[in-house]
Amino acid sequence: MPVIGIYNPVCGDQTAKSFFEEQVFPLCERYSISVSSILGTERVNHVGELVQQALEKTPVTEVLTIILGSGDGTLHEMINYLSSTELRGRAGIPPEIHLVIIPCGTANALFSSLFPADPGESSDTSSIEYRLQSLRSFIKGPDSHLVPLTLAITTLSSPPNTRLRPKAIASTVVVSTSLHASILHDSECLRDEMPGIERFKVAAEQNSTKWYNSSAKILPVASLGIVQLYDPDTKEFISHPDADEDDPFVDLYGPFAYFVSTVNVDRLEPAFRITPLAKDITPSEATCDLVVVRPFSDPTVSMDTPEAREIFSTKLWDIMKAAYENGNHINLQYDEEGNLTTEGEGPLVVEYIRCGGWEWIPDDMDDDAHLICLDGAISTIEKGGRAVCVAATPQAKAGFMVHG
Ligand SMILES: Nc1ncnc2c1ncn2[C@@H]1O[C@H](COP(=O)(O)OP(=O)(O)OP(=O)(O)O)[C@@H](O)[C@H]1O
Repeated sequence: MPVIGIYNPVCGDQTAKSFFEEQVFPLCERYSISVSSILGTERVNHVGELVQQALEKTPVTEVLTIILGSGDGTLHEMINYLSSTELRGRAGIPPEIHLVIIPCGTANALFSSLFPADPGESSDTSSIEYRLQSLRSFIKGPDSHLVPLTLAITTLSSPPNTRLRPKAIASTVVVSTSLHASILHDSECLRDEMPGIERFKVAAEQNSTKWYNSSAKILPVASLGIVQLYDPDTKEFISHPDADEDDPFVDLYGPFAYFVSTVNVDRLEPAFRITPLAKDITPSEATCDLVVVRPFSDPTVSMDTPEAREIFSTKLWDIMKAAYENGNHINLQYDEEGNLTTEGEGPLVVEYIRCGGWEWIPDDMDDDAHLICLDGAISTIEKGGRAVCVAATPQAKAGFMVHG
């Protein structure tokens, strides 16, 4: 079974190369794992070219294992490059790729979800042993502890009259709009100044009073035929009260403050547990876990005014803080005065939805609502266009499996 190593030398704090030289390859040598090539990415999209070359040399019956030193963005690029590339010599047979992840990026959402640091202890996510866990799992059993990756396929459509072909993009971590997309959009400009996750906090402050005008249609979980909503009272998913068997779709109307959908992960940073139920109530099939905050759910908000946005921004900040407290934001409710509480029977602060996918139709007049984040990369939905995101079940003996 061929094994190759690829690292992105510029991701995160730019130490992937030295970490591979000093830790990853010596460990491989110690366990007699033969790594046929070790390559650094030289430019955007290069990772896809490198994997393509390796796959074209791999017999169709064999699995290619890649030791990947990067953040989530490099994996995203690899998957999308391969899905739009025809591989020579495989007669259309899709490859099976096993990934050993060495977290070298900024947020490392996929790795930190697979290997959550214990919140009770002061575990150091930068320690050598923490970062070698996926490799250790591979060394222990090359065919065990393999986690198949669900893909979220997002189709960006232009307005119907343009007759342009829609663009499909696969994600393995997050697809978002609203505040999260604005944060990722603005934080990219801060990358040189702030290589760590602090740049996300600065960008969040810059965008904290924005609301996003759009509507969304939520698609049912395929096997159940319903959309699910988390009920903090019973701590279980229930059938969404706004849908039934005759009309299983749920319409959500804006304005929105927050709209984040994940697959494979329960966190977007080691401590930011935005979709905790992905781990606590594990889905049995490919689904999206969607976290939505809409200001008009707050009983004290009835109009979109600068004052209302200012007051609500403080609450949104508290909601985000609760996500850092082991994902406790999903238990928040409003009391009659619009305060956040975990008691009583007030309206939900966070709508935590499990679904087969969703459609986002931004209001033409709201430029910010047109931003969409796909595993950290930002795209813009065209005016008059929309985005549709659907969770896809991985095929057996094809696709991507991670050593978790
Ligand atoms: N040699 C290179 N020079 C410039 N950019 C590169 C090079 N190699 C890869 N890249 C780009 O680096 C970008 C950042 O990589 P990645 O997303 O993996 O790290 P990150 O953003 O630091 O981490 P995370 O996604 O976990 O927050 C990718 O979009 C990739 O295209």
